[in-house]
Amino acid sequence: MTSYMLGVDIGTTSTKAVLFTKKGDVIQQENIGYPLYTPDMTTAEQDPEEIFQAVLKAFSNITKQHLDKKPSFISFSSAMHSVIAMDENDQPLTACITWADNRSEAWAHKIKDELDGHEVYKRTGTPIHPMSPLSKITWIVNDHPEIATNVKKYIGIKEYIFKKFFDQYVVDYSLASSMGMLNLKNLDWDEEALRIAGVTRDQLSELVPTTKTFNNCDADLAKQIGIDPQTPFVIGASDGVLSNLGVNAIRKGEIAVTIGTSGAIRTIIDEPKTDEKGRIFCYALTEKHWVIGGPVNNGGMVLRWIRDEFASSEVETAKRLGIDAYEVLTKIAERVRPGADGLLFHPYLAGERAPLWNPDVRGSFFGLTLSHKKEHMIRAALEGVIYNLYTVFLALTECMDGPVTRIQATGGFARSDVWRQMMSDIFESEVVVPESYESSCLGACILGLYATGEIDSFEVVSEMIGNTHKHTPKADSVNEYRQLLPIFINLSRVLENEYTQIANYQRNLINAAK
Ligand SMILES: Nc1ncnc2c1ncn2[C@@H]1O[C@H](COP(=O)(O)OP(=O)(O)OP(=O)(O)O)[C@@H](O)[C@H]1O
Ligand SMILES: O=C(O)[C@H](O)[C@@H](O)[C@H](O)[C@H](O)CO
Repeated sequence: MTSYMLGVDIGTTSTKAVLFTKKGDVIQQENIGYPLYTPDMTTAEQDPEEIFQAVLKAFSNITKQHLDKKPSFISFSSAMHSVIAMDENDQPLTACITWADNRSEAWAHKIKDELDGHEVYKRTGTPIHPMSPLSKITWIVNDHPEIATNVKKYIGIKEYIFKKFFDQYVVDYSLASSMGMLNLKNLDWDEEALRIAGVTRDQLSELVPTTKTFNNCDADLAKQIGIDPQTPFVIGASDGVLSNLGVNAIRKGEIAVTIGTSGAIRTIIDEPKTDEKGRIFCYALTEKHWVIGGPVNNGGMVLRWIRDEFASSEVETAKRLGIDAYEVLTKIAERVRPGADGLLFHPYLAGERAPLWNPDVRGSFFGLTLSHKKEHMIRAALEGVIYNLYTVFLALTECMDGPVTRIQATGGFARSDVWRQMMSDIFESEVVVPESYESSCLGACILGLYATGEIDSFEVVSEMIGNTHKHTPKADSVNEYRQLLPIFINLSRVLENEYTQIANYQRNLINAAK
């Protein structure tokens, strides 16, 4: 048996692959990006073929450099909630409709208000929202019969990749549990949810445990990516739940906060659980491990937006210095005191899931004066992302049985010292961040070790995550944030009607342009 393992995470902006030793040391990592197509405010799609090619490239970039380090298994993580409609000839009829796509909003409302959506949520664990495949499939079936009548299967992006490698449509319990149609108690499709969506069970993939292993992959693909076709592929789970595993937030009371493009706060429990107020998701990691939490749309994408729309001179500076533009931007933010001298930013550039669950909320600066400069705006934006996550944290703790014992953070934001410190100051808690950012790939590999019988509990993760950064709250900053947070929270309550009005105005503009 070899002592290497390969973890793959099919993310929203890129596919990451990491070759690890069985002790968790990173041998090589690859990151292959692809576009997210957002032609208008409500559409967010990807080309499944572009993603498939990125997966192949990530594999082969690693294998060709490490011919002597054959992985003993490959294990998969992937973004949740994607939908691709496939035809009789197994060709896509739609793009890959991602979690960020809001076109099924009207159907999500209808399911919630008229079709007993809250009961469906309580059985399936996925909040009723346009992100959910339940809403998306309902929308396709009802509003796009020209597509729906030709659909053989509705699948997600990991199912698309597995179909290529193994010529089977299979979905793991974890990704299935984020589709809004899986009954969490019996791990089978929920008949009522299928009825609402207007699909039959044979239009969905075969359900399998997250530990299910496949051998004998397509020989041509194996050759192309430089692996033995007998290499076991562990189907794995979703990016969110694996991130908790990979960041070592696996025990009662331990919370993982992820800020990548989007963000989430989650904790692992041992039985499915939902929330009377419908704010918290519950997804499967294995049949014995469940993850509850809240997802936010507006994570690192806020800083990316600042970089792309307002920071051309900083981008130039970064190029000259040979560093990442995000580093320049976060350094600039450090020139300003915590609290950005009273400037607040509502980060709702992409509507919001938790805590507001309202696709109509919009971003804004509040408190602007002539004395505020660009650096204040950058700092306020970074703080706004964390304030928002903190409010989700408050909702999650209400649903937990005991106290929070530890906060582990992960995702691209964790590259920034100042952003990590903000989290500790706003959450008023110690925040621990592993040096390795690809926690979903590590999580996939740990699940792979469990699936192949090499370990019988997840505890090994604590020895694998390597060095960590620790941040403790600074009293001065805490004092500022305590004063500003209530204003941040109240603002979104006060603006509720105006959010709807401005969103309607924007929608009318799009409709008029069609
Ligand atoms: N050096 C840095 N300093 C601060 N923030 C950074 C830095 N590098 C990246 N980021 C932030 O991390 C984000 C990307 O994070 P990550 O690579 O985890 O996203 P992702 O994996 O593509 O997201 P998803 O899992 O949702 O697909 C960027 O949008 C940016 O906001
Ligand atoms: O736990 C999580 O991370 C969230 O629930 C997900 O909705 C992600 O935001 C989405 O999968 C994008 O990767």
